[in-house]
Amino acid sequence: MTAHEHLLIIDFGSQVTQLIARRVRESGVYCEIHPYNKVDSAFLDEYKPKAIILSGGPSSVYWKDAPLPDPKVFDLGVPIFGICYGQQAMVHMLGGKIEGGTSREFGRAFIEKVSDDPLFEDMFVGGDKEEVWMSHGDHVAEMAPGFGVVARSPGAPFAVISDPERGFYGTQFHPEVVHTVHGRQLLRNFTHNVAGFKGDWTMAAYRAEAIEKIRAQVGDKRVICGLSGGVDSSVAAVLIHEAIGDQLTCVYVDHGLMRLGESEQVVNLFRDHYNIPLVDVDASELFLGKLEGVSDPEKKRKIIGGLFIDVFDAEATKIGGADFLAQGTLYPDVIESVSAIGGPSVTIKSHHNVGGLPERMNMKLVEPLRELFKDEVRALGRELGLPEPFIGRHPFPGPGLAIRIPGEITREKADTLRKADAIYIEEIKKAGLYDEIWQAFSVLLPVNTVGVMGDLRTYEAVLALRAVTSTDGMTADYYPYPHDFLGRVATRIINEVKGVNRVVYDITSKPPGTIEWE
Ligand SMILES: Nc1ncnc2c1ncn2[C@@H]1O[C@H](COP(=O)(O)OP(=O)(O)OP(=O)(O)O)[C@@H](O)[C@H]1O
Ligand SMILES: O=c1[nH]c(=O)c2[nH+]cn([C@@H]3O[C@H](COP(=O)(O)O)[C@@H](O)[C@H]3O)c2[nH]1
Ligand SMILES: NC(=O)CC[C@H](N)C(=O)O
Ligand SMILES: [Mg+2]
Repeated sequence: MTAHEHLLIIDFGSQVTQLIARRVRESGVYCEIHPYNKVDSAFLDEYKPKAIILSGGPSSVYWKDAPLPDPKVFDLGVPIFGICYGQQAMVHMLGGKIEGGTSREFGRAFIEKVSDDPLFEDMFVGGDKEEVWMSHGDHVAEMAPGFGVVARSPGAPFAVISDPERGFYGTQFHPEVVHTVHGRQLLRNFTHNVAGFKGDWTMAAYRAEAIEKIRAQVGDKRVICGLSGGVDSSVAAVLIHEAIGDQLTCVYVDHGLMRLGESEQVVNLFRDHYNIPLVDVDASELFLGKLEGVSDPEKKRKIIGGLFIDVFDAEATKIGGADFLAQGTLYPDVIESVSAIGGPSVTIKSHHNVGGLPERMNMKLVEPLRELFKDEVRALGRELGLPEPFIGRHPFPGPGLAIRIPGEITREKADTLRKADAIYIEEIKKAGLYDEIWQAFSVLLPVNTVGVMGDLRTYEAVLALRAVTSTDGMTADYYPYPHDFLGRVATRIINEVKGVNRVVYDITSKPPGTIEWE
C-alpha cells in the first residue's frame, strides 16, 4: 500500500469493479479493491481510507446472506459513494428500503437533474439530462434518513442520492463504464470535491515508493528476475535494478516456443541498453521434451509453469543462491485470482505465472507491479526511460507458441508457425498498424485442407490470424482489417511458408472468446 492519501473500493462482485479503480486512478487518486468479506474493523484501522466506494454486484440486499459491508464503514467519518448494489446496500443498512422486480433497466438511460450538487460540477452542461448506463432490477423505494434525491431516471426515481452532511452519495447507474458519458467526471467530483483528494498520485510517486518497498523487502539478499522481453518483466527488472543494483540477476528462458529471432532480439536489446547481469538459458530441449505428446491446454500450461520454476531454481543455485524471484505480475492477475463472493471462481485458464508458481517455490516473490494495470505499467516504463521498443511491444504469453499450436506440439510445427507469424507481424508493421492493435499473432491449426498449387494437389495445415483491440486484455474486440491487407498477408504466407495452404481470420470478441486459443 502507498503512503499517499488513498481510497478504498469495497467489492461486491460486480463484473466492472476494476473499471472503478481505473477511473479513480485516472484522476490521480490511488485506490485498491478489496472483497467485502475481507474489509473488517482491523483492516479499516490499518488501511485508513480517506474515502470509500461500494461497488455493484449481482446480489439483492433482501436475499438471505446478502453480502453487506462492515457497518463500521459508516462510522469512520469519511465520504462514501455507493454504485448500484453499493447504493442499495448503503440505503438498506442506514434505514431505507429496497424493492425488486418492477422497474428493471439494462443499458442506456437518461437521468434528469433534480437539484444542484457538488457531484455535478461540469455535468448537465447545456441541458438537464445526462446519458448513463444502468444494469439493475432492484431500486431504492424509500430513502434512508438524511438522504435527498439529486437526480432521477424513468426507471430509478432515486438515480442519484446524497447526504451532503455525512458525505454519503449513491448512484443507481454505473459511472465507471464508458457508456456513462460523464462518469469519470462524476467520480472525480466525488474524490476531489466531496472527499478532498488532491489527485497528486503519479507514476513518479509510484516509482519512488516502489523502490523503497523493494529495498525494505529484499534487504541485502539476491534476487532473480524472470525476464521475457515483455513490457511487464522489463519494467520490473529496471525498477528493481534501480532499487538494489547488482543484487539483481535477470534470467531469460528460451523454451523453444518463442517467436522467430526473439531470443537474440530480447537479449541484445536488453544488453545494449542496460548494464544488468542477464543469463540467457536455452532450455528448449527440456521444454519440448516434456511437452511431447501433450495436447490438453491446461496440461501444457502446468508443465510449462513448473519447468519455468525448475529453470529459475537451477539458475539461482548457479549464482550461489537467491532468496527472491521477481516477476511482472499485474493487478488484473491478482484480482482475478481472488473470488470476491466467497465461492470458488471458475478457472478459464491457468496463467503460468499465477497458477502453479507459489506452492512449489523455494524463493519468495517480489512483484513490484502487483498494483498496476498494463497501461500504467507502460506509463511507469516511460517514467523509467525504457526504450519505446520495450514499451510498445504487444503482450506475449509466457507459454509462448505452445498455446498457439492446438493439439500436439512438435519442433516442425513450431518452426512453421514462427515463419508464418513473422510474415504476419512484418506486414502489420509495414502497414503502420502495430500500435493500433493491442495484440496480434497466428495460430497453427491441427487441421489439414486440400488446396491446389501449381496444378498439384496440396494437403496442408490451416493458419488462423488473430488481432484484437483492448485496454487491459480483460475484454477485447477483433481488429477490423481492410480486406486487401488480409488478402496480402494470406498470399504471402501461403506462398512463402511450406506446410500452410489456407489462411483464415478470427473475428471472435472476448467474451465470449478469449484472446489466445488455448
Ligand atoms: N521466456 C521467459 N523467460 C523468463 N521469464 C519469463 C519468460 N516468459 C515469462 N516470464 C516471466 O513470467 C512473467 C509473466 O509473463 P507475462 O507474459 O505476463 O509478462 P511479460 O512477458 O513480462 O509481459 P507481456 O505481458 O507484455 O508479455 C513475466 O513477467 C516474467 O517474469
Ligand atoms: O504470461 C502469460 N501467461 C499465460 O499463461 C497466459 N495466457 C494468456 N496470456 C495473455 O493474457 C491475455 C489475455 O489472454 P486470454 O484472453 O487468452 O485469457 C493475452 O494477452 C494473452 O496473451 C498469458 N500471459
Ligand atoms: N449491477 C448491480 O449492482 C445490480 C444490483 C442488484 N443486483 C440489482 O439488480 O439491482
Ligand atoms: Mg510475456
